[in-house]
Amino acid sequence: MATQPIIHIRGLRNQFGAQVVHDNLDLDVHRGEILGVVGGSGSGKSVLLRSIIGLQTPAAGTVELLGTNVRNIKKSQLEKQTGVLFQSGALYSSMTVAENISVPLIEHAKFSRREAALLARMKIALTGLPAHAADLYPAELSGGMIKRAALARALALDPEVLFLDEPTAGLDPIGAAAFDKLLVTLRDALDLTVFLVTHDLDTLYSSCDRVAVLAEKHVIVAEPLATVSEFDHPWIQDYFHGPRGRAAIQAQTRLHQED
Ligand SMILES: Nc1ncnc2c1ncn2[C@@H]1O[C@H](COP(=O)(O)OP(=O)(O)OP(=O)(O)O)[C@@H](O)[C@H]1O
Repeated sequence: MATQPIIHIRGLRNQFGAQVVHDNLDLDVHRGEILGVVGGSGSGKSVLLRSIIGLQTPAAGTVELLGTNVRNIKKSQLEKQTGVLFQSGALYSSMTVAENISVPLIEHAKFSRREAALLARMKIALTGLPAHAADLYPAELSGGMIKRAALARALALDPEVLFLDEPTAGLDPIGAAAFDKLLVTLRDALDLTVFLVTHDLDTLYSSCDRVAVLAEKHVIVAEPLATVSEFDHPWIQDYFHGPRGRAAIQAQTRLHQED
C-alpha cells in the first residue's frame, strides 16, 4: 500500500482580486523526497509554498500537511513541523548567527538561552559553517554563509518538512553546487522531506527526485526529471532544451564523469 503523502493538495484555488493564480491545482509530496517546483515568473510558486505553510488562505481546495488540514494546525505546531528558508535568508541583522538560530529554540521549544546557544552551535556545524560563524553578524557573512545560517535556523526545531524558496539564487556556481550537495546530505541524514522552489536547473539535476511544473494555474506534471524534460509543453521544452537547459545537462554529465 502506498504511504500517505507528507503534503496532499487537491483542488487548490488562489486568487488576488480578479487575478486567479491557482485553479484546481493537485499535488502530492512524498516522505523523504526532494521535490523541485519550477515554472515561469509569476506562475505562483511562492504562493503555493505559502499556501502549504498556512501563510496564504486559499479561495478553495484542501492542503494537508502530515495528514492534517493546514487550516486546523496551530501556528506553533506548524512552526515545529516545518522549516522555511525564504529567498532573502531573512536573518535578524542585529543578532549574531547563533542568536538567530536560538530564537525559534527559545520561543517555540522553551529552551533556556544557554541550551539554545549550545544547540545553535550544533546546527551551525550541521550546515557546514565554520564554528566561528556563530559569533558573526549577518552583514559579516558571504552570500553562501547567509544561506547556510538561514538553513541552520530553519532546521533548529528538527522539522520533518523543509521549504526552500530559491535557495541558490545569488550564489556563484561553486557555492550553489555546494549548497545542492549539502541539501541531499541533510535530507539523507535527517530524513527530511523537501519542497524546493527554484529556477536553478543545476539544482534540479543534482538534487531533486521529482520536478513539479507550474503552468496554466496548476501543476501540469510532477515526475522524475527525465520524464518531465520530455513532456510536450512549450514552456518545458524551452526551459529544459533551451541554452540554459543544455548547459545544465552538460555540467551534470561532467560531474558524473568526475565521480
Ligand atoms: N499578496 C499578494 N497580493 C496580490 N498579488 C499577489 C500576492 N502575492 C502574489 N501575488 C501575485 O501572484 C502571482 C504569483 O506570484 P508568485 O510570487 O507566487 O510567483 P512565482 O512563480 O513565485 O514568481 P517568481 O518566479 O517571479 O518569484 C503574481 O502575479 C503576483 O503578483
